[in-house]
Amino acid sequence: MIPVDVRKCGWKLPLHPRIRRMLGEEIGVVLSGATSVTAPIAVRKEHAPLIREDLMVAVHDEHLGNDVVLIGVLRFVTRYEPFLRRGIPNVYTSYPQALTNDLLAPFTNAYIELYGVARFELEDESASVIGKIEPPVYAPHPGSRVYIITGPELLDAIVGGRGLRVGVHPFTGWSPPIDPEALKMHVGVFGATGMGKSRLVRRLAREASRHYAVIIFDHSGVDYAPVAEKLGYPVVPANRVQLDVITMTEMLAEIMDVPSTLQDYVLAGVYCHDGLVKGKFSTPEQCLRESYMTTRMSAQRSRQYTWNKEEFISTLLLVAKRLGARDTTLLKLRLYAERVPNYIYESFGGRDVSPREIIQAALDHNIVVVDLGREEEIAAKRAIVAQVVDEAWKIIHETLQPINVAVFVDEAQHYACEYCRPSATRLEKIAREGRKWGLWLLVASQRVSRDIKPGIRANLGTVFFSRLQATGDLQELGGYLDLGNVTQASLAMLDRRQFYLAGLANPLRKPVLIQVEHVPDDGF
Ligand SMILES: Nc1ncnc2c1ncn2[C@@H]1O[C@H](COP(=O)(O)OP(=O)(O)OP(=O)(O)O)[C@@H](O)[C@H]1O
Repeated sequence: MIPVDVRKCGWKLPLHPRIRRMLGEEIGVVLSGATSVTAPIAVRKEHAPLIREDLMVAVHDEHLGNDVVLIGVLRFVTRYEPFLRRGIPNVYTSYPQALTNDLLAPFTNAYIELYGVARFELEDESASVIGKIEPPVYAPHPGSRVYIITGPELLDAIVGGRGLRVGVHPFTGWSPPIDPEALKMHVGVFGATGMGKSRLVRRLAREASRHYAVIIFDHSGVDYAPVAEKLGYPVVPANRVQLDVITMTEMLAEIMDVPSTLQDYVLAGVYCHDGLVKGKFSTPEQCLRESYMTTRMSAQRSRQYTWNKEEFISTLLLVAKRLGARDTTLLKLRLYAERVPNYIYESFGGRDVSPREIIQAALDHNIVVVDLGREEEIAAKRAIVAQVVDEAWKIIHETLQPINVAVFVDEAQHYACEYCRPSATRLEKIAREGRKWGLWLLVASQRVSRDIKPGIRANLGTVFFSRLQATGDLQELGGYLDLGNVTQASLAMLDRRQFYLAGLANPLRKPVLIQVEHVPDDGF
């Protein structure tokens, strides 16, 4: 132990050997101009070729003692040469053959983005090293030594070992433990096509399912449903999920392109026809008589009704006539209703899975996939997402208990965009209010601003991002996350499967580059 007064006297001690052993080579020194968030460094010549962005480093400032290092990440690696300077003519552009290595004096500078102060307990020589990380509050003195971190030991010692794992920092092998509690503050996964979002989402589903019931909405039915089926998780074909009357009406009204003045007739037609099909009413007349009162659930069926074009049109016209529609209005309604292909009407039948059953399946089996690829119409896909979310809220209101359910939406541009009604408003409600009820959201998409409505994206506590499709998106993310000086140039260097992990679930809080673990074609 170092007596405090010795430190105060200005004695400086070399780094404690137990910490030194956890570090790699000394690669350089801190230059003038460091602050508590960034420190310029000069890199030793022999290490310069290997220096690159996202390496993790430790800075030992002797003024802080021998049991403290500052942890950071290299950024803005820059090569210099005193003679070959931009804007100054030199003879070697015309005679490059004269340029030999003896004539050059290259050197490398970089910035360390400081992530925190690591403090260690070293008194008990027999115990393993443990430490803790605190916010970066010290600006390192010029001349402080910089060491590269090459293994996971030091980082494991300061952030502890518990948490979910999805990948490792490629240069240290450290797997940042993801705090499952922080996932409740919602998660975004963003990256250009082919970077590995879906695989990452699968791995996150597997990890999250240890703590939450996960409902995955599979937009195309290709990325999750076949794998889930193979592994024995329940997969619900979306064309078997019950739709409510409002959803069916909105779908039909949209495909018919019917004027708003006629939409009430369509609503009444759908309401009554659905009641006839389900046996709530025996005739359209009975439906109209009883629709404003409590319906008798098991009225005798006089005949078997089904969902098909002709039967629906006859109900629609009967109901509209009883409601006082004129002959020309009836003609219009028939023509609009005929615009809708028969398979749409047919798709309203045979739906036997309720949204509550989907949630129950997730609670029983940890993961359930809703195969939205089995639903033709985007309006129906969105409605199904909305209905399942509504049902989750209903359960919360009934029990007043946290539900611990995660809603995963890949291809979120179809469900979470500004105009994606009704799903986007329901997903936004989760993003705003779900946290305290253990109802949380994961959205994955290629773009941020265009694909995800502001009320959702601004509430994402944790974001995995890779190379981004739209240039403005990095700036957008920087509006609500500490991006630790990750730039477009940093993103351009990323390979498939490489993502930055930023936000609350990251124990360092600032972006850490991770290489996502291998996720097999047929696994989560
Ligand atoms: N973690 C991983 N493990 C194994 N293979 C991976 C991993 N990540 C990506 N791949 C490979 O990259 C391919 C593309 O990955 P994925 O489908 O996850 O990308 P994506 O970002 O979701 O693309 P898109 O936006 O087009 O759906 C996969 O088919 C797989 O071959």
